[in-house]
Amino acid sequence: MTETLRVAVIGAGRMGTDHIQRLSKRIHGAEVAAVVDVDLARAQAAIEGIPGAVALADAEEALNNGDVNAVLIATPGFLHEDILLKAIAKDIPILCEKPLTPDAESSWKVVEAEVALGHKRIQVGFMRRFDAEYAALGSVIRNNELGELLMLHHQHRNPSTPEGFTNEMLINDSVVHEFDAIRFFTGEEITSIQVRLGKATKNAPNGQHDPQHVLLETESGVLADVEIYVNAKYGYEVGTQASFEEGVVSIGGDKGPYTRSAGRWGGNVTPGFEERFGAAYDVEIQSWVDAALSGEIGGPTAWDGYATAACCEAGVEAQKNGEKVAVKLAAKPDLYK
Ligand SMILES: NC(=O)c1ccc[n+]([C@@H]2O[C@H](COP(=O)([O-])OP(=O)(O)OC[C@H]3O[C@@H](n4cnc5c(N)ncnc54)[C@H](O)[C@@H]3O)[C@@H](O)[C@H]2O)c1
Ligand SMILES: O[C@H]1[C@H](O)[C@@H](O)[C@H](O)[C@@H](O)[C@H]1O
Repeated sequence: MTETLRVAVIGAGRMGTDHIQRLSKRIHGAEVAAVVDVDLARAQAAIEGIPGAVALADAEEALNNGDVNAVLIATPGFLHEDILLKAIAKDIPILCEKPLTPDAESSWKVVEAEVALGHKRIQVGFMRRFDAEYAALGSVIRNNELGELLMLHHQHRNPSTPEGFTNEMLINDSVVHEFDAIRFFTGEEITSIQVRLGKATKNAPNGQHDPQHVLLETESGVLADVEIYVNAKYGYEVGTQASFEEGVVSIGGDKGPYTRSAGRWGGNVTPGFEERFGAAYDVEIQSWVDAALSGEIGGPTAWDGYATAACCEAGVEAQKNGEKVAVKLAAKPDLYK
């Protein structure tokens, strides 16, 4: 059995760099063996101070490196499919940042490749499942503590968007988290999606309509809505309010400390996802490493990646026509049942 995961991190941008720090400083049982970025200078900067790590410009070279026995993919979503298929062929543990891929067809190819391999190798980076508050709400739902879950209200607000963030990416890159969260909370597939475009902020870059209101239904008729607002300026906020037969549960509000001083009271707004979900990323990556070291894979699967990609596809269509669009899913392979 492998004693240490020697991880190749593909993509040394905002998220890849954060995961490299986590793998080399806080995660037990794993080391960074290689960092790959088309911008080699970025890869070189990212391995500084990490003994034994090499910087490369080509993902395939890292996968063929005998010192590498696992891969963490943190390139932009449209590049995931190619690296995933090559990593599956190597039969090594894979942590793929969300989205698995941006559309259902390419995600299905990844599912098919894993099914052909005969065992699971991919964990998708839906880190919210590892957040303490998400876990707590999930257990209220699963244990039926407040009766049946009836509705979910989500807010997903980012301070601003990086260059090149398209209108479709409000769905593919951001609401994809809520697609997974709603499936995680309800244990059901999402059946339909509608997107309403109302009054828009002047702060959105050209081509983006921001905010958007996404309305969803699940198999048993749970209704959910998402306010996606990615140029909200004031800070980062991800919240959910769940309505049950016997009560309401809210998660994701502002965290302390609450200070009163010099004639003022208040606290600080969370600036970004690193601060809001830092602990969840640590738990996510540690559980990937722990499972991989015992020859297993846990957490969100390639099926979850595919199902959320199918939601994204329906969501992007709904963005264009304003209609309620049905989510089309292939039959679930036995590997994921
Ligand atoms: N889970 C989360 O909360 C979260 C947060 C942010 C980003 N993400 C995801 O992480 C991924 C990366 O996002 P990011 O914000 O770090 O992007 P980024 O643009 O900051 O970084 C991407 C990096 O990949 C590199 N790259 C591009 N093509 C490459 C190739 N062919 N081979 C190797 N490297 C290549 C780029 O040079 C860049 O350094 C995306 O899938 C994104 O959706 C997830
Ligand atoms: O890639 C990021 C990341 O996934 C964040 O968690 C999310 O809040 C952003 O909207 C998205 O653009």
